[in-house]
Amino acid sequence: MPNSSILVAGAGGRMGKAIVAEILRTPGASLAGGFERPGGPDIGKDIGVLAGLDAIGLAVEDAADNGLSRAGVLIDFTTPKVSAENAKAAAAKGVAHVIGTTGLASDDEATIAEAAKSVPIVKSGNMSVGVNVLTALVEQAAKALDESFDIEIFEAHHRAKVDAPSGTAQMLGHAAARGRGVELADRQAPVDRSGARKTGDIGFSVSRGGGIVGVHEVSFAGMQEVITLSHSAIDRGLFAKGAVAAARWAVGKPPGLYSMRDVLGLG
Ligand SMILES: NC(=O)C1=CN([C@@H]2O[C@H](COP(=O)(O)OP(=O)(O)OC[C@H]3O[C@@H](n4cnc5c(N)ncnc54)[C@H](OP(=O)(O)O)[C@@H]3O)[C@@H](O)[C@H]2O)C=CC1
Ligand SMILES: O=C(O)C1=N[C@H](C(=O)O)C[C@H](O)C1
Repeated sequence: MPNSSILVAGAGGRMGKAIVAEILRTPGASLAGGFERPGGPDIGKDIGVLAGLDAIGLAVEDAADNGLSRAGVLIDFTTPKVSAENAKAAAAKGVAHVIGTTGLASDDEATIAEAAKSVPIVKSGNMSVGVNVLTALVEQAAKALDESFDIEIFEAHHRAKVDAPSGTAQMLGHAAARGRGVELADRQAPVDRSGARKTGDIGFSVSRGGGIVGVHEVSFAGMQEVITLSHSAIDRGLFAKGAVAAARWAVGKPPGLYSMRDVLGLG
């Protein structure tokens, strides 16, 4: 039987703590450990206590000594460069990888795609069931509505989020573009929105503030009616649940780059 024990990168981060808690409360899931940035303030702390639960006798390790040799799968919500490095390290050890990190540059994506030739990697800008269903609905709506409906994507997140537009907003933008049979890169409205709107552009707007977990809205604005599809995340435990489900799904799968739609069976 393949090793299904889960290692958590960035175990002291907002998502890392939620993922550890989700693993500890999921029957049948097993935690191999967690690691943090070299010299990070949480190294040596009990990983269960850090996640707000009881002590489990496992300390957060330094990324340099990351516990990959004990693990069957790595869950990684860190930073783009760290996730790309982790993809190489996990592939070298034959460890499956779940990547939730957003804001990946094209060289990070290429590194991850290369690693996915050796191990299964599940990568998604949003691990929730709701957003993955929303993505399919957006594609369907974009297919049904012609270019007289302007597509606008709005996202709001907490004050600490560093990347923009969010990974989810970009997933939704790609879904809308697919529905229209175009490439997002060719139709994304410029950041400077002055002047009249260009027909067929897909626009993005971003808000950051307080503790907002994640709000996404896609509007199809016509001259006589507006359709808005939206999703609000209430608790980041939602993403942790999806990440742990993806990790358990990935163990034993053939090498390849998978998405949450594969995990959720959404086709
Ligand atoms: N796909 C999805 O469903 C979701 C994706 N995300 C994405 O996940 C990522 C993380 O988000 P969030 O948890 O809020 O961010 P945090 O900054 O809270 O967490 C990231 C953690 O990674 C740590 N880290 C940095 N370098 C390393 C390293 N070399 N090895 C191990 N750990 C390291 C950071 O440590 P330090 O702070 O000390 O640098 C920090 O603890 C973001 O890209 C976010 O957009 C978030 C939610 C859902
Ligand atoms: O940074 C976050 O918090 C989130 N990031 C993801 C994104 O960029 O879309 C997913 C979620 O909305 C929360």
